[in-house]
Amino acid sequence: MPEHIPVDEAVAIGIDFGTLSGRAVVVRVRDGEELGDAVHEYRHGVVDRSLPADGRLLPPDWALQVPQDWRDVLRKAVPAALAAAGVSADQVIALGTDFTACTVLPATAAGAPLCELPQYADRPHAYPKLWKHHAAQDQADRINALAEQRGEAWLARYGGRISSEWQYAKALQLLEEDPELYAAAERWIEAADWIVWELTGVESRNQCTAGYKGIHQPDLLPGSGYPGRDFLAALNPGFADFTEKIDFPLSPLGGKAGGLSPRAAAWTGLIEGIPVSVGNVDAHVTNAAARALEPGHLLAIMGTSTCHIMNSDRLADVPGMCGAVRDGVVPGLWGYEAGQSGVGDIFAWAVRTALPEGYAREAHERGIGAHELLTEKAQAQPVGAHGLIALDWHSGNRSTLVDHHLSGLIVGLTLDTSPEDVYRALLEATAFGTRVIVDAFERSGVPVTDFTVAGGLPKNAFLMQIYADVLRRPVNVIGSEQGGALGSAIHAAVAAGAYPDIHSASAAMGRIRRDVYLPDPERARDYDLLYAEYRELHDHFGRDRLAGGSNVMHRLRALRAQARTAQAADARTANARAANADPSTPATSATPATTDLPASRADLDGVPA
Ligand SMILES: Nc1ncnc2c1ncn2[C@@H]1O[C@H](COP(=O)(O)OP(=O)(O)O)[C@@H](O)[C@H]1O
Ligand SMILES: O=C(CO)[C@H](O)[C@H](O)COP(=O)(O)O
Repeated sequence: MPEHIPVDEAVAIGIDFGTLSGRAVVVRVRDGEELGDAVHEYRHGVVDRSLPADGRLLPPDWALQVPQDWRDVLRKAVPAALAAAGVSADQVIALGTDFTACTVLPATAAGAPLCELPQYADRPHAYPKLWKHHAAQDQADRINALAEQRGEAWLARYGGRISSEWQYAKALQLLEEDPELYAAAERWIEAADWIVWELTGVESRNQCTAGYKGIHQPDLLPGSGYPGRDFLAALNPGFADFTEKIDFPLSPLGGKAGGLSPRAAAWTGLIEGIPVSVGNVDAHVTNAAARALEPGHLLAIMGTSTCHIMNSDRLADVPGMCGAVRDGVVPGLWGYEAGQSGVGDIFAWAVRTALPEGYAREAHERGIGAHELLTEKAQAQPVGAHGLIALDWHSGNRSTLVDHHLSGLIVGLTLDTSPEDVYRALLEATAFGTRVIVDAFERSGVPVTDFTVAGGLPKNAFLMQIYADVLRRPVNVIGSEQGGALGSAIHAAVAAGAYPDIHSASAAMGRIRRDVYLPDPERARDYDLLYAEYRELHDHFGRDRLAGGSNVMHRLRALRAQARTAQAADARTANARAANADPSTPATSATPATTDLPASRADLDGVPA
């Protein structure tokens, strides 16, 4: 830590790059006090309908982002946070970042995103693929099938299935749908590492994304630590050298990646050369902020999605986990990750699609949000009174089924069912989904001793009480509304040498409120009954396809892909006809992309209903 800054005045900045916005927080290094913050909403948000460059439609399940939106966070949110905190740039001892993951992009060896090269701006595959890009499920299925067939030891570290959200599935999709761009991509890099490259001018790779999203398991995979050339070639001969695009020395979490470059100093208003910590993931970095680093302390970071992150001194193969990675959260422990791809997203879907006009008016008149109104109405009823069970798979299932071709379900609808009934059933479904994950840990010999929540959803007290009742456990709450950014500031403080390690920095700067919600025995008993019903539906639609269950969700998705592909082809033909008839007619923005995906026949054929 620089000696010229009095210890009480030293601050670190943490920047949390989320799904829709980036948030910078100025944090006092001595005690973690948050002095000021600012948010910058991404101009393009999630690009999931049409490409910004030319308006071409994207196929279903795509989710892209625009790197300039991330740079704008540095340019706008950092100076605004400094101003809000009332501190000057020379008090800032270090900067740390965290990012959604696996959010990954093709880049040149100099770090230029391919989508920023004019010749590739109209190619969907040139853009960063956001974590919730779910269009590489076919590739993920093939990776899993091959790994299983070859008895690859690393597969069990990922719960027996890697997700279509991860680096390999997304890269294989790039190769197979746009081979020219794949060849042009000298780097396949997580946004978590790319932003650090932008900040420092130094290329680095962090151990967290490499392990969880990049299948880096050095004790199982000799050499680079990544799956070997023969495995990659068996997936697709053109994929044999994929490792060259990702293999780079890994840096430990809490380490210094480099000093702030002159260019980034000009963007942010900070002083050139201050330490920038190694990249990290929004979920994993939050454990430090919540003082949830000790073995068995599970942190659920609940927002658009939920990530469950827990350290353990034990290594076990937990079915359906996202990954177990040595040093993946803090050096010296095994870090486990599990998750639910849709949580807040599902509640948002309910508000978007099932809020009657009268409810919207009431919320408006009372000056409250739709979530608050639906929550208030939903909490008036006893457990089970809505007669519903929902499955929380609107965005697929990341753990424990690891299948993004699954979809949501609500059973028990009647003509009496109200919007708040549906909303409550969805809240409960996400709690049941978390219970499946906690049960999987415990059954595999990885005890869960503490359960803490962070993220944007703990503000919903009723939701938190449902979690306490369904899990039959006390729920602790992080003492910060910006856990990711606080966690990043904690890592920055370590990188600057203000603390010897992440544990001591977390103890001094992190915050937790213990036992905020306690389970109610009666409600917990009633929820056990609903959970049993949830498990039955879960296994029927998600697990037991080959043992009497139903594959209907896969078949519906395949039919949807076929229908949309046909619709896109019709639109192309109509557009071409119009252009031939009148050569001055411009191509409309409804002209579909060249990336229309073929429907997967495998999803339609040969699987019992
Ligand atoms: N009171 C509420 N109750 C339940 N869900 C909410 C409430 N307010 C917002 N949400 C949901 O929370 C999500 C945003 O969570 P947040 O943690 O702020 O964002 P992110 O995960 O992108 O960082 C949205 O999907 C929104 O639908
Ligand atoms: O999988 C992740 C981390 O491993 C994603 O970053 C996460 O699910 C997205 O986070 P959020 O819901 O907060 O936007």
